[in-house]
Amino acid sequence: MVNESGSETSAESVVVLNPVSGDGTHVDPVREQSAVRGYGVRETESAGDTASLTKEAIDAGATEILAAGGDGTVNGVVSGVVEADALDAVTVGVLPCGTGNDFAENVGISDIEQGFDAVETGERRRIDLGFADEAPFVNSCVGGLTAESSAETDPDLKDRFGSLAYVITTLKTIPSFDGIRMTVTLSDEADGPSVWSGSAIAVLIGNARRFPPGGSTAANVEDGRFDVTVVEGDGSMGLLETGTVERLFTQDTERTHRFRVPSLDVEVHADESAAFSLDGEVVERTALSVRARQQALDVAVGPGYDPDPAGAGK
Ligand SMILES: Nc1ncnc2c1ncn2[C@@H]1O[C@H](COP(=O)(O)OP(=O)(O)OP(=O)(O)O)[C@@H](O)[C@H]1O
Repeated sequence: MVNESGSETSAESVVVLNPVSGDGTHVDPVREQSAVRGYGVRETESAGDTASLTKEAIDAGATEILAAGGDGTVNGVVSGVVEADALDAVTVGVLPCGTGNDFAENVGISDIEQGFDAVETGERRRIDLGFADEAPFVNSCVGGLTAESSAETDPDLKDRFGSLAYVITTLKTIPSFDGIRMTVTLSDEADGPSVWSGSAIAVLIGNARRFPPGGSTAANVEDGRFDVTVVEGDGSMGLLETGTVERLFTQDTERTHRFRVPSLDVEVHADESAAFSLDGEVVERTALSVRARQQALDVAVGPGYDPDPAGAGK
C-alpha cells in the first residue's frame, strides 16, 4: 500500500517511531527490526505528529500500532487511537525507546525485541485509560506548579519520577512557594463524593503508575480506579533541597492524602492556574475533570506484566 506522501505502509501493523526520544540510538534497530518482521514504519517529523500519524495509519486499515519512543510517544499513539474512535478495533504495542519508559515497564516490556514479540505472540489485556477532560493518559496526570521546560529536567530524575520530575524540578528552582489553592472532588459510586480543599504542592493521579512511599510504582491498571495523592503545601516553603523535595513525594507524612477513586474533579481557585502533565505532555488548566474508563485500551503486554502488582487489589 502507498500513502498520500508516496511512502510505503504496511496496512495492518504499523510502528510509529519518534526519532528524538531518549538518546536516539533506537532509530536504526527499530527500522531494522520493523523491516525484518514486516511492519510499516511512520516516523514523526515534529512534536505534534504522533497522534495524526497514528490516526492516518488506522484510517488506512492498521489494527496494531506500536509506539516506538518514551511515555510521550505512547500518549501520542493512544491519543491517535482515540481520535480515530478505534479503541475497540486497535491493539497498542510499545517499543521502549525513551528516557523513563514508565508505561513499558508497567506492562512488562523491557526492550524493543520484547515489544515486537508481545505483539506477535504475547498476551493481550484490556487496561484502564485515564481521560483529563477529552485528553487521554495512560500513566499519570500530575498537576502542580507551572512546570519548567522539560529540557531543564535531569534525565535521572525523569527516570525515577516520570512526570513528577517536572514538578520536582520546579520546586527546586523557585525561591518560594505557597502551594496552589484547589478543591478536589473525589467521586466513588460506593461512597458518594468526598472533597479535599486546601493548598497543594501537587496532585498526582496515577493510572498505570502509583506514587507510593517506597515499593513498586506499578498500579493495578484493570480495576477502573486511579491512585490519587494530594501533597499539601504549608504556605511557607522556601527553596528546597533535592532530598527534601524527593522525600515529600516518597514518604507518607501528615501532608500526604491518598485516595483510590474512578473519577475526580480538580478546581484551581481564582487567579491561579496549574500545569498538568499528562504522561509528560504539559497543559495549563484552572479546572480539570479526570475519569478512568475501565479496560478501554487493548495492549500487547510482556511476560513481566502483573495485573495486580501491589497485591490484593491495591
Ligand atoms: N520528530 C520530532 N521532533 C521533535 N519532537 C518530537 C518529534 N516526535 C515527537 N516529538 C515529541 O517528543 C516528546 C518526547 O517524547 P517521548 O516522551 O517519547 O521521549 P522521552 O522524553 O525521551 O521519554 P520519556 O517520556 O519516557 O521519558 C513528545 O512530547 C513528542 O511530542
